Amino acid sequence: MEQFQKSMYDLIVETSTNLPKDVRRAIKAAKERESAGTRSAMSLATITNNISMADDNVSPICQDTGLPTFKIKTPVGVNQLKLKEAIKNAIAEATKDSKLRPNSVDSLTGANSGDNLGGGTPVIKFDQWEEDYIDVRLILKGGGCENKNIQYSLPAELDGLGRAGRDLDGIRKCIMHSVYQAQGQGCSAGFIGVGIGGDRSSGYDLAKEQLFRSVDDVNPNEDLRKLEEYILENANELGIGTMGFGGETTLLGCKVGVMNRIPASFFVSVAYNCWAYRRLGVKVNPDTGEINEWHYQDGEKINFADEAAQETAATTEAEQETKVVTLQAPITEEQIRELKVGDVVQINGRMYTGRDAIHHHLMENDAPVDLNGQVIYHCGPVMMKDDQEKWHVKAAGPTTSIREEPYQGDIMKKFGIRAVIGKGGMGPKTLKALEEHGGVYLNAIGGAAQYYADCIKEVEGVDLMNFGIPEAMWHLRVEGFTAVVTMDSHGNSLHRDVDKSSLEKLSKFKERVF
Ligand SMILES: O=C(O)C[C@H](O)C(=O)O
Ligand code: SF4
Repeated sequence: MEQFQKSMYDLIVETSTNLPKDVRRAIKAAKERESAGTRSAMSLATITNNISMADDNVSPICQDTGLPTFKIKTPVGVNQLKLKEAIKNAIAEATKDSKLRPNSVDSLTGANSGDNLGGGTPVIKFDQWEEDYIDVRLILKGGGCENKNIQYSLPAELDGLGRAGRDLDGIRKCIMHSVYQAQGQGCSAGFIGVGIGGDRSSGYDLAKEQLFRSVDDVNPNEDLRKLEEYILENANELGIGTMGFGGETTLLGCKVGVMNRIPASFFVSVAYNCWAYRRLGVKVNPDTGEINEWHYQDGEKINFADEAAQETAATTEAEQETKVVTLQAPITEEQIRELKVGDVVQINGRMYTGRDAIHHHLMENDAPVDLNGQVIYHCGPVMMKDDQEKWHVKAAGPTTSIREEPYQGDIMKKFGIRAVIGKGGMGPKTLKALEEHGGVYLNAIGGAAQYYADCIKEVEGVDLMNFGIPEAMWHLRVEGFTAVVTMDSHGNSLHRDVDKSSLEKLSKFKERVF
């Protein structure tokens, strides 16, 4: 069991830090489709740079290392209880080594278990089979994309597409809609797994099962093959693009599975996965516990580091045309009102992290520090403490900001905060507050956790650690932290505009196809 535990540790570390070859190829293809110098192309360059930084640092590609989900097939006679124990030990060890963020939270008290173990976490599902080896597949699916999963019950009335009936064409409409409704919030460009049929839970299971298929496989069911191809081609016409910035590539993969249903129910379940599609698998020798073979690792491995130099030149050229503004807190209202959607901001100096627990807390309580003129970063980092008790950031990309929509505007006004950084944008309430108060929303590239960790030069303090590592208020000193203004103090929102234009484009897919 000792060797099996070590194999599981290796599988976890590889999955968290090293994107599989099939996913890399899909991202490279997307990059080739974007025209150089656009916001989407620049974001993709940050993403691929981040992928190669994660390779070099053997550190998490994204700070949200998700809900570890294992799917295991064992030959008859293998003790599954022992495998489960070994996996749990490997998870705790990988968390201690900062390869996973402590992500298991008590749903009632909010307490973080600290080691990724707890009721229902990790997810481990077993099956038996006639083969003579153990097959272990692992997916680390983060929260932002998980929140964009959607389940349709047919018939349904869909925005932009009208009636979706109980047939292949109704299914087509649901899938097109699922891509539209995710916008950039699940860190597009994404991959979707679709489950047709089943009940509410088995339908989602089937959808997630599709995410274990290889990106470049071909569906053996002719109807589903056509549907997958149709979706991949046409979803990219929606113009949502990388991170919802607009652009050519919104979807990188679509896999559809089908199962029977009962007469009254007709579910179409969609599991959305961000570009940071961390799933791997291994074949393990049941006698020795050693890894014999890795899945998803056929063919060429794209090493994005080789392309970085070329891109730097293109990016620099494009940046010369973009207004780049340097900010250092405390920021004045006047400075903020000068910023417009599309400007690029580089932040130096102090920023504070604050996400769900902090925003909830600040509604009723005083802030532990003076936030007047300050910058709040929606981020739950991966942290490591050294022997001298000093904290270091191991991964620190933005989290989905829309969850703070009920609080953000009030909190900015209450404490005098001038800028918030996150991803995916915010809604009308925040936009109104930015206008009234003089604030700005800055969009960072979701999942680029190594890239941003590199901009963080020091952890200068921490408050509210009782909320756990991802939810605490970290005081960070940054240099050259780059983000784009996507909502300004003049009532402009790139997110609102992309939502509107993509809905118009969605309605072009109203007519029957299948
Ligand atoms: O929890 C996080 O750090 C990010 C999350 O995966 C998100 O996409 O919002
Ligand atoms: S931040 Fe983005 S890339 Fe990371 S897990 Fe969430 S959705 Fe995925």
